[in-house]
Amino acid sequence: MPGTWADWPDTVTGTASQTQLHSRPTRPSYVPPHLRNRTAPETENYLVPSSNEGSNSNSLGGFPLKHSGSREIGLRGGGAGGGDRRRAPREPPNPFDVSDQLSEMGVSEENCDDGGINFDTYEDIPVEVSGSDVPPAVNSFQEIDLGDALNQNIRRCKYVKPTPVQRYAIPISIAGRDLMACAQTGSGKTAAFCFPIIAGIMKSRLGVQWPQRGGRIAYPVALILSPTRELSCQIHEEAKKFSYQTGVKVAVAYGGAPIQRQMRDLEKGVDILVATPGRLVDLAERSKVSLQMIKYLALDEADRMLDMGFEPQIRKIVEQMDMPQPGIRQTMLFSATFPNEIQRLASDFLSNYIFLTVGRVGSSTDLIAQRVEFVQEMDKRKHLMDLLYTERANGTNGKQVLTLVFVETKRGADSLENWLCMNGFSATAIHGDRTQPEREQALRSFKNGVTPIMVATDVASRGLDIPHVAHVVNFDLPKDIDDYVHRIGRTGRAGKTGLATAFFSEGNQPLAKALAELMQEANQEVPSWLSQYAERSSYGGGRSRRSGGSGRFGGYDYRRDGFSSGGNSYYNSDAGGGSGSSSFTSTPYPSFNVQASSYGNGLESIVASGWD
Ligand SMILES: Nc1ncnc2c1ncn2[C@@H]1O[C@H](COP(=O)(O)OP(=O)(O)OP(=O)(O)O)[C@@H](O)[C@H]1O
Repeated sequence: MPGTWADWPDTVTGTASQTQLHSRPTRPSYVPPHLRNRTAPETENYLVPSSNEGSNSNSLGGFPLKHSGSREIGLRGGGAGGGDRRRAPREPPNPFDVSDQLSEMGVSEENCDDGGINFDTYEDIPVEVSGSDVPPAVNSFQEIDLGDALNQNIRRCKYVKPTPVQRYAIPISIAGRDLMACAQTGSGKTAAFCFPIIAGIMKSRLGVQWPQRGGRIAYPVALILSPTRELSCQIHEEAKKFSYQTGVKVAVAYGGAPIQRQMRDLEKGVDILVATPGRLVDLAERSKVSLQMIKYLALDEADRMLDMGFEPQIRKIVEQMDMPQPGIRQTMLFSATFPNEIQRLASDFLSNYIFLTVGRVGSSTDLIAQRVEFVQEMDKRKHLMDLLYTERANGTNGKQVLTLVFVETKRGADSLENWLCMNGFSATAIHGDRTQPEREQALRSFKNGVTPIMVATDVASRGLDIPHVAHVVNFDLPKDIDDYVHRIGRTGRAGKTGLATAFFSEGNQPLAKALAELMQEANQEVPSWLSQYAERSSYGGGRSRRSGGSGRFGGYDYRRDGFSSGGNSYYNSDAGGGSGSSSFTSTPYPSFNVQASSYGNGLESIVASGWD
């Protein structure tokens, strides 16, 4: 794989850059549009509170912060939590306890505040649901029977109303249906799969049955798989918050961290296991975990999980271990992107599923302003520096806004981080060659603003919910347009605005068409030079991957293309999906374009991609 200019040794450009440090660039500095004419209060929205801000606060939105001392409702026999028989079970820490804990979890008053999510941006969101007997959507959490304890936690999180994906996905999942859900980045998919799982466990009182046959084996009833360690940790923290005082126990297992500790956690009993695939296989092979009680399976970033890299492991976990079959367990797949061939693969794991697309189109929301600039490889560092200087100059008190810089290679990430630091910028880096403690430290210092610039490979492109990321820079563009979607989705989350800047160079020609189309669909200004590249580009750079070459974008139920025959017995039968319907034949697929009337474009208009 050819290196990029992120890979260049620091010394190559070091001299020039150090000069720049003292004499500012002579050409007019680029001012990102979202920073132009900003007033101070608006700019502040992009700044991270200083690390100790809020740490003295002793309440969160009126909720008592000290642990109430109330006992957890045990799901299993043998006392609260049903855990370790050797010692009295300890109360789980209150995840709503102290502010620094909250900030560790990426929860701040701001992002818990209903003011933190602008529901107006969701008003005209187009929604499409296909499948048989689709349960109706809800408008409020109160309309769904989620149980008192979970409702209380939802209130503690200050989720006043469900996001669009939650409005549709939660009733579908509560009804026991399998689901493939495609919704834009930062739109609340985590809660959309966590709430039904927690509510379902609470209702059925399906607890861990351990130890069995003399072994200390954990028998989770729900398994949530995600592609990266950091994302698994994040989902674990979210799930813990949501299940506080519900009696539902959540554990996490991921690589790079001591396995012994994770095994001890599992031995204490677990209802919901959040895991990365590799570590889960390891634990299962050590007979520390059995999947035979799994009732709920959720794949977050499902298209990534079924992509070439992960598919064998996922098949092993889902098909070759002791997990119940589709139709017996309930399976939920979530992502912002679902290419057709991945949908085909995914349908192996599903039974009588509903396909849901929640996306925004047109000019109703421009949460992420996308900019593409033509930058020669050799000029990228200088260009980045110009952007960063400008941000700093425009930030309140000269503060740097949180900026996430994506590069192609791990070496490139290290090299660019060093170069930035040498040039006076507080930067850190995260990539797969760093140790887990290093990765966690990088993420922490980025989140709390100590190093407001983080250079990252795609390890940080999916799922991470880092409040206040104002700017995503694609220093190196990815090869696949879906990766671009996820990367820029690290900003502009939960109704907030953000900026994404891409450095396009000659080598990115194959991506030009997909990028131009995507920007156009999102009502972004497409530079004329990019349109020209796009015209010349014969390969769609991922667009064809998404759409089967038909020009459709984003979430589209591939079953309507008649792919349902052959190789997938599910489509010829009801496969025990529980609804009694046998609608999955070669007949046109039932579909409900629920809310897209204002767009009038039907399928062509559906965007579920994190910006518009
Ligand atoms: N109903 C709600 N009200 C207010 N905030 C919400 C609600 N649901 C989720 N959020 C917040 O929105 C943010 C984004 O949610 P989440 O991380 O689940 O997005 P996502 O759709 O999974 O994104 P990605 O595609 O990047 O993984 C989180 O900070 C979460 O706390």
